[in-house]
Amino acid sequence: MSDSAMQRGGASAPLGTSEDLDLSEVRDWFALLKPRVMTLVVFSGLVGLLVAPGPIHPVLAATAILCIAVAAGASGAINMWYDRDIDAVMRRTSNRPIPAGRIKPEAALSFGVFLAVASVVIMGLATNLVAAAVLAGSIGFYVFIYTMWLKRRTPQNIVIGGAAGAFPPMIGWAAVTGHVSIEAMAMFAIVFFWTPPHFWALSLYASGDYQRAGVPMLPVVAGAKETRRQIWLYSLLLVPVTLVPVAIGMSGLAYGAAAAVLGAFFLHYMWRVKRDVQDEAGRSLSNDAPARAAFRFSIIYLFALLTALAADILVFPA
Ligand code: HEM
Ligand SMILES: CC(C)=CCC/C(C)=C/CC/C(C)=C/COP(=O)(O)OP(=O)(O)O
Repeated sequence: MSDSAMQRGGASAPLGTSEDLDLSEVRDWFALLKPRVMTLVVFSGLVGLLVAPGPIHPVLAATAILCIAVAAGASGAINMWYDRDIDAVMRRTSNRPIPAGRIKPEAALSFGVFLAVASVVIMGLATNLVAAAVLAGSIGFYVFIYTMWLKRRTPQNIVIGGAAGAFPPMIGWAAVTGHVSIEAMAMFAIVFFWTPPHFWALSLYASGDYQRAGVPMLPVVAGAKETRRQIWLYSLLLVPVTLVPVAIGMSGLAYGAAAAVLGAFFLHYMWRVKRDVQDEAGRSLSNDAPARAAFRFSIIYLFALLTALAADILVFPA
């Protein structure tokens, strides 16, 4: 029996078939890629690719999307290797394959580095050097700038490091066009301003975890009240930024209307976070119900907004 199977099953557990063991090992390697977060990353890359002007062979398009997925997963694996100490003390992450002892740290690192290099090389061969360079840059941003440099040092980690997750639509765009234009930057800006409300909503109700792990997330360092204020400020910035595609003639009024309606909902959810019943220290008296709802909505919001953008551009081409 492998180490990992021993960890899971223990000596008294009934022996499974070898396929059972293999499957759970595969599941652990897959978990290193942070697949749930990857869904929206891949979707945003797909939207960037779909709205870009110009032809791309469907096989090359699929390869480019796969490279974005693999790169995001690879940087997630390297992040889990580096953060294994803090992941072990946070409730949300303590059962991840490395802190739970099911995958050795060095194996996870090699896996991540191999996939990262492969994704950039294949992106370069399948599309162009610009797309490959931005892909490499986003891996570097997530691994070096966010994970290794900022995450444990400053509550601005999310604002600056969050840029890593804003690159995929730009990469999709560059895969088709071979360059980075204002339209690509508009999509980057949307995800960039969306990230702080997305993450800080979660950090409000996960702040105990971050405190235990000594990670200086905003609620830990500046308190819940200040976090709510910053969530609201970034939300106010986000909504006009989502209208930039209309202002620059990238998309039409159908998208503009959808962005306005979705923006109104986004502000509604974030306003409820700001107005949550709190004690003097700003701690929620409602078990952070508004923050939980706002975090969930943030994900639906970005999926819907990007869908509206792609639909508008594809249905009503310029
Ligand atoms: C610095 C930036 C970001 C941070 C720190 C962050 C952090 C987090 C955390 C801690 C979770 C909870 C995951 C879990 O329960 O294990 C989460 C969920 C999620 N994030 Fe982010 N995020 C960031 C940016 C992004 C970006 C750019 C995207 C995509 C465009 C994204 C998409 C998602 C999705 C789809 C989920 C839900 C996953 C699920 O269903 O559990 N995040 N994020
Ligand atoms: C193409 C490419 C390379 C894309 C970048 C991938 C990506 C989704 C970046 C966003 C950053 C992110 C999910 C941080 C999670 O924070 P954390 O790592 O602190 O979360 P954790 O506490 O769950 O580990």
